[in-house]
Amino acid sequence: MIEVREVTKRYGTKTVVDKLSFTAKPGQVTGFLGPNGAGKSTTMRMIVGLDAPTSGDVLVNGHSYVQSAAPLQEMGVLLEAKAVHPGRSAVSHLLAMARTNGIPRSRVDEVIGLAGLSSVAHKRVGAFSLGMGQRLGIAAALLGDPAVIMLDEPVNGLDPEGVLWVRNLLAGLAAEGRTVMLSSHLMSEVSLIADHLVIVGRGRLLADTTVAGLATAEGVRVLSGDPANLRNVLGGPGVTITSGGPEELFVAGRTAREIGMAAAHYGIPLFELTPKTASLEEAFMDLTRDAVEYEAAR
Ligand SMILES: Nc1ncnc2c1ncn2[C@@H]1O[C@H](COP(=O)(O)OP(=O)(O)OP(=O)(O)O)[C@@H](O)[C@H]1O
Repeated sequence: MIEVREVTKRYGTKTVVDKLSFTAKPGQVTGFLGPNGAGKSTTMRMIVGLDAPTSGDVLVNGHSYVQSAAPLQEMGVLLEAKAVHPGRSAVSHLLAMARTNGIPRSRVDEVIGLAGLSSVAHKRVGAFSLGMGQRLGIAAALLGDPAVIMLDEPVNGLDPEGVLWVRNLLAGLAAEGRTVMLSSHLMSEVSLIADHLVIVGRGRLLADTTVAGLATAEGVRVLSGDPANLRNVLGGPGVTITSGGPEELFVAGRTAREIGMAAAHYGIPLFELTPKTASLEEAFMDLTRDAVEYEAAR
């Protein structure tokens, strides 16, 4: 479990993270989402203990991560632009990490297999593509078989097959009861991977929701042979009906099923019944628009 409680981070007079609170729970994949500069990396650095909050608390499994006796076994971390010696092979890099953390050699071979790096395990890391580097970073995060995994932009640079691989891997880890958190600035990527969404802009919490919750239904487009009658039948508290054309109604506050049942009951002909939802991308853009404008104006 990762708990961020009322965390604020200031650099000089600039507030980069602003009273941010959220929890990444075991058994689910939490997507940490926000436009560039929203404060995601800063928050993750505070979770790891590389930066100290100006105020507030960050807890990993109920305590501060820097006090962890076995850090790799407690939380696996991939931070952006992680430095790996370019002359080393993937195996020697992971072996060095394993040796200094009391992790057996057999686990190195295991994570290399898990990350799909077996064929390049002895190649110089300096010759790795961005995607292979990301796979190595994820392998390193899994080395200690941790109950908590936190990855900053893990699908950055991966091709669609790589994105699918990350998705299946993280879903599997969450299904085992682990806490999985990943950041991204792309809704399209995160919505494929995460169940739980924490959305930030300008360091503030904008939404703590689920993918389904964000894709809220906006209404139902109805084409009918008798729109006036249908309007009377469907009206009621919490229902808004607007007319789009001679046969067209747009109904908010009733499901397509309710509209279909009511129309059948009163013998009103329907030609079309189309639920309209805002796309996740649109919902994300709406939520973060102010934050992005602020970034662009600086
Ligand atoms: N050490 C620092 N000193 C001053 N400002 C900093 C420092 N580190 C980060 N910032 C500023 O904090 C803001 C948030 O940066 P951060 O890297 O956390 O955002 P992010 O959401 O991870 O963005 P990205 O998706 O671009 O990585 C940015 O405006 C950045 O310039």
